[in-house]
Amino acid sequence: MLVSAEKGEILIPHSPVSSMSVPESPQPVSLLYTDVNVVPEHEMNELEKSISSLQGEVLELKSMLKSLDEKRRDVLNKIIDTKGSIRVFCRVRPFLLTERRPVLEPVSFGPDNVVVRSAGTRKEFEFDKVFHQSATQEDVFGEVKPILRSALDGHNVCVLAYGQTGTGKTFTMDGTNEEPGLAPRAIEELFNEASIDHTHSVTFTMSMLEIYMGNLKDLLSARQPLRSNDASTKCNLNIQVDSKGSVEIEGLTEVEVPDFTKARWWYNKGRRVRSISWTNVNEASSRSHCLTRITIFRRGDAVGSKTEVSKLWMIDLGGSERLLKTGAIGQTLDEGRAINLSLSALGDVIAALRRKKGHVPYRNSKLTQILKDSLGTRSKVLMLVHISPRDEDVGETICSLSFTKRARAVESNRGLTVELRKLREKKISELEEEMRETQHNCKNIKSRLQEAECLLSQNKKLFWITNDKHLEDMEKRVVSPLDHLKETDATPKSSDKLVKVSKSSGLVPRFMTSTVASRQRKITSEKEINAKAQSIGSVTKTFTQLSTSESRSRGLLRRSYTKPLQAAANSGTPTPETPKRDIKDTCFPRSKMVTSTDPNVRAKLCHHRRRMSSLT
Ligand SMILES: Nc1ncnc2c1ncn2[C@@H]1O[C@H](COP(=O)(O)OP(=O)(O)OP(=O)(O)O)[C@@H](O)[C@H]1O
Repeated sequence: MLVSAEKGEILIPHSPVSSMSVPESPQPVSLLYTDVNVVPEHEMNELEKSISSLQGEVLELKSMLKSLDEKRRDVLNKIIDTKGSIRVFCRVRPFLLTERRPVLEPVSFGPDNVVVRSAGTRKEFEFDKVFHQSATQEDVFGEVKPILRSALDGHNVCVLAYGQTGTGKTFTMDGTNEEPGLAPRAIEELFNEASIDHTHSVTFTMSMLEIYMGNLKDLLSARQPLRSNDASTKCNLNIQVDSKGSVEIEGLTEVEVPDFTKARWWYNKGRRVRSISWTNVNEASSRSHCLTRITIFRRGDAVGSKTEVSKLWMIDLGGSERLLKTGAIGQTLDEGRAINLSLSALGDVIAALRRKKGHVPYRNSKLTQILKDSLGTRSKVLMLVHISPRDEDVGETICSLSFTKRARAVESNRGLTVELRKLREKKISELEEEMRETQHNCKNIKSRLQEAECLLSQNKKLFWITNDKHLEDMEKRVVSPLDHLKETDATPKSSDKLVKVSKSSGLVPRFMTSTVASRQRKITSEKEINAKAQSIGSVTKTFTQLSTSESRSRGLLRRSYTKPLQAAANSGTPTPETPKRDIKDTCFPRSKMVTSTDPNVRAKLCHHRRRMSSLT
């Protein structure tokens, strides 16, 4: 867009400014070039006009994107509701190396059903989806992804791993380093989605807790007790419900997570604390429910937009053993009872919600009290029931499958006639088609928006370079840009802060927390600042030379501006001479004022600039 002639002159492109019709895919722009030192007044006016027309275009595209995003939200919500806002998947664990594989396997399965044969009986269970033994972590995550989009759209979402001990609940939720599970993948996906959201600013916080024998334990607390069953750690968290029905856990640590790396770090910390507490309490398996909560704060970019808050719960439930079978006594028996009581309370709540019964018995356990606002009508629930393929576990397998059958009873296909089932499937496929179309349109508008924003910023920079008035403004405004550098460096890493959400604790207001987009802007601006800091020295030199001779300074000024501009224009990328800098970095009167501490030099520069302007 900007090219310098061989002589080293600043040139202005006469770019054809598009009206409201931005082409669907980026088009090469044909350009004419002009020496800015002789830019006629009418061309400057055209540049101004083009800037204001592009500003209008950007606004219009943003508003189109907003309405398309609302449509996408609406369609996704309809799809999820038609499929069922409580969905139940089943995952069958593969045989472990140490396990004997029976000749006649008791469990067989199709894409959406499981058949269990035991003592001459045959029982069939239907699911929204069955993951076979060969299913990968990626396969499971693929089915969970749409519900995460729902969480970003403002719905509370709950993903629960249920099943007998040793069937793979922790494997599905946490996974391993080589095969990460649902939780780390979901967190990463949230950050990815947030970074490409052009109409909203999104921030996340994280909390983790454990429910052991009816007591809540904060897994991210800075002070962890040596022994998990210390009296001080028991029930120190209170469950509160506000007037809008939103549940909060008073005293629970909530950490701000600015990026995926930090979120993963906190998640691993919580998991470590949980495993230490298991070892202290029970050598064998998880005797507690582990809950991870990601709170999503989403605010529209328009002035006066409200912040929407939603929660994503990812829960690894305690093993659902039959106590008589395990022959448990003492503490193990108590732990088993506590787990079974809360699981049965969870089953009652889900069943009541599915039957759309007036009274939902949330108060019967700590687990259901905590999840009260995330298991309700506006929420989306995904339960993953895990089963073992072994002969010895058939009884437990039937118990687990029967538990989830209650949850599926109402919305499952089985209760529908063939005709209704076909209608439902037709509606889902129509909605999915509408969704694809909306997503395609969103993508097109996003690329048009990017293109218009890029052109706008280039035109603004050009106007800025060629308009002497702006240089005068800068002179008044800039005191010490180094202050800006210091400020950026001194900003504490928000991720290192611990934020307590308990009503009694000191709160950092939400509007003060950085968003994913603002953090990305910050990283870009830090890079720019570094590049600018490097260029300060050379610019000072240039301007000291400028003060010595007017004719010589004109050449210097042209060269200092036009070289990188020319390269950027030719390649569309930063030049080798100006690594990490884009076109806007070449316009740095701020920096040049920094180093001219000598008032004489400053006076000369101002004087020189006035004389320059009188030449144009
Ligand atoms: N899909 C799978 N693929 C490979 N290995 C698996 C799978 N599911 C579970 N496993 C393995 O089975 C073992 C038990 O799994 P895991 O600890 O996740 O069970 P769990 O249900 O969480 O048990 P607990 O209730 O005791 O915590 C682990 O060694 C795990 O690696």
